[in-house]
Amino acid sequence: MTSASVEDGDVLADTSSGPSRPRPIRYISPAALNLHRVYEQNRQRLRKKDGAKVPDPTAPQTKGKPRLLLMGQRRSGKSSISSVVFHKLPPSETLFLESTARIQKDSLSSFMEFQVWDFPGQIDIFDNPNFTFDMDAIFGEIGALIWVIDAQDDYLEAVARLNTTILHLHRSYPHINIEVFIHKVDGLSDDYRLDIQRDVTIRIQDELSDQGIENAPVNFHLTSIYNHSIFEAFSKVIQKLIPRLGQLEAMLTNLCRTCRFEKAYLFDVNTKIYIATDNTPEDMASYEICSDYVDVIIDFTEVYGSWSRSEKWRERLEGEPWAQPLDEQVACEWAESGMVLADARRPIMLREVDRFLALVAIMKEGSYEKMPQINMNVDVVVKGLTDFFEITKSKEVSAGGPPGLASPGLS
Ligand SMILES: Nc1nc2c(ncn2[C@@H]2O[C@H](COP(=O)(O)OP(=O)(O)OP(=O)(O)O)[C@@H](O)[C@H]2O)c(=O)[nH]1
Repeated sequence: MTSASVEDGDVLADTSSGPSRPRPIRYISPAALNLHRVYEQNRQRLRKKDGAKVPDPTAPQTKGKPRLLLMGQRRSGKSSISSVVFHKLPPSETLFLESTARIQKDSLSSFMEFQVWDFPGQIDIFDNPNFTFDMDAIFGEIGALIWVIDAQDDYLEAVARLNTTILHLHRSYPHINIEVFIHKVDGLSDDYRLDIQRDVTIRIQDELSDQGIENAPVNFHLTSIYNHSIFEAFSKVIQKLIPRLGQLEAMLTNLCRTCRFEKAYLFDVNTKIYIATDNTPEDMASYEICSDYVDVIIDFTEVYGSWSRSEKWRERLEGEPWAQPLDEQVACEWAESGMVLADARRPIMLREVDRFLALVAIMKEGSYEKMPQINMNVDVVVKGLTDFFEITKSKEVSAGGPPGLASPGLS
């Protein structure tokens, strides 16, 4: 490439001889260049360390998108989870869902593209005399296996089936993350929930260590569709699919430090899953309030954001100082909102990053006076987040091909 980079205000200029033709000028900030370098170094290091065993997170997955499998006993709540999280079905309406008869495949297009496969509870794919399943087609490109256990029912059979599944998978697909949702914990006391979690964990770990398997990648979550716990659990599952999550977290941690935020989340606005947060301890109450705030903004947008405007009105909105078509302004960097929590006087701010992602933060008391500085810092982080996703996007995505595993490309 015949180009050179220059410090700040840096331009990649054409230095070749010959008749000068106008060429597009690309501005690359030192921070973006640095991020690019770190990203490449990490990738090379991983490749050297684990050879062919570790999938290259940027490698295009030619066959499809990362997949979340929902498995478990009949009526354990798999379809309800998928409908509430990904289709915004009100939890009370899941009472009317019919039993799933065949594998339900859902393709979801969000900040990253992935699939959710809902398996019928009555089918045991490892012990089914009527069918033989193509295991590679099911588990080959899997992002995570989510095993749902009904905590309000007798769970011994569910745990036994889960053990058999882990043992089968461990042989051929040892890297699969197994996420156990101990589900329907609403209505159970806190102590009883923890007792169940302890009991299930011990039963699984004992069985696995009897079979000589130590440190299998199995994680446990207490969930219910009637509160935020199901979104919190899905957030943890999805975060494992994001390459260089640590860098996203570091950006949010720095933002919290410089702006004195209490907590910051990067939300996928459609699902209310948070894909990253800063490194302060987890706090369910903060997540709930930020997630409700995202809901309010979406409701507002649905009510006020889509009315038809007269030509004159549209021209005014598209004119100076924005000078942009209205459609492109929806996720523009000036779109922001703020709200003050009446009880603690702590403002919440929301800033759109792109049409799928929003940065939501809870500020400290008295932060309103410092809004100009805070806005400047937020601008920089939003720019950094946009660069992050642009750089970690797989080459195929940029070329219009299918996105690879853990390649959260934005469109
Ligand atoms: N109390 C409570 N009930 C739930 C919860 N999640 C799901 N349910 C109920 O559990 C019942 C079964 O839910 P489904 O989603 O149909 O279960 P499934 O696992 O898809 O069942 P199959 O399709 O037969 O495999 C429904 O009546 C839901 O309302 C929850 O978190 N708490």
